[in-house]
Amino acid sequence: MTPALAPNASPNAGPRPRPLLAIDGARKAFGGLVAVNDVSFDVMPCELLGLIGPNGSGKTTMLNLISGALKPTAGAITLDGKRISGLPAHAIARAGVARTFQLVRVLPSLSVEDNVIAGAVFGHRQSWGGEVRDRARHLLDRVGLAGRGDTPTTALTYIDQKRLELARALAGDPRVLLLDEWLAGLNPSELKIGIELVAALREEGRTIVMVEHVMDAIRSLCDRCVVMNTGRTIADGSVEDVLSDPEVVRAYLGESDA
Ligand SMILES: Nc1ncnc2c1ncn2[C@@H]1O[C@H](COP(=O)(O)OP(=O)(O)OP(=O)(O)O)[C@@H](O)[C@H]1O
Repeated sequence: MTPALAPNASPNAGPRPRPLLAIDGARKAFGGLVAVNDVSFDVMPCELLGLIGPNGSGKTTMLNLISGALKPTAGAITLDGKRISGLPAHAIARAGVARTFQLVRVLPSLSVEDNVIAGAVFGHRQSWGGEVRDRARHLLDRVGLAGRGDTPTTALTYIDQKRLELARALAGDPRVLLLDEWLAGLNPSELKIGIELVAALREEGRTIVMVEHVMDAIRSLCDRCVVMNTGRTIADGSVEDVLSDPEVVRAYLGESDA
């Protein structure tokens, strides 16, 4: 398919690739509270986008709108040009959006390996039998849970449950990966490993939207940042530009981070 030309593209600049994920005027109201208020941004293929902002600014709600856990009150969300907003969450997962949760959600009655297999069965690229078992073991190895496949999930520490959630999200080979504070709660050595793991996902060309408060991770990992405050986007640009934007400093970072 021919990518659309950006409106301001010069004739010699060549076609700009089409966003893989496009958020267009997304809005979510909970009664009188507008948690996401006319938010628009694009995520390009292979981009790692940081979605940051103060507590309660609407970041998790935005991820819920993308993944289909919530339906937008208004606006449209498209994946590779096809509208996904309004579809049920399982259909959006099949289309290629996978996520981790801020408060980890593993399937407690299944083993570690079967949790990952569930991700493959319900994900974008389905696999079965020996292939899916091999893939699950490879992913468990990758996230630091090698040899733990038979462990009941109830025996995992919180951090290991987070690792498991990432392996499960990757199992279906998603087109877009949503990470909701995946690095929160890690100690300094775990954080270093976690940042390296996300960097490796980026290197292999994954498209990632990362909600994160760990600013070292945002600085070292992200291509671009969108900043939300009270449901609205207040900045969208390179990490360097966004983090030195006076409005972002005022609303989120505080004077000491400026
Ligand atoms: N299901 C819900 N029902 C009612 N209000 C909600 C619901 N989910 C979120 N909210 C409200 O919407 C606003 C945005 O919440 P959200 O969790 O999206 O913020 P956030 O930026 O992810 O915050 P944090 O960084 O603390 O996780 C908050 O005021 C929150 O209380």
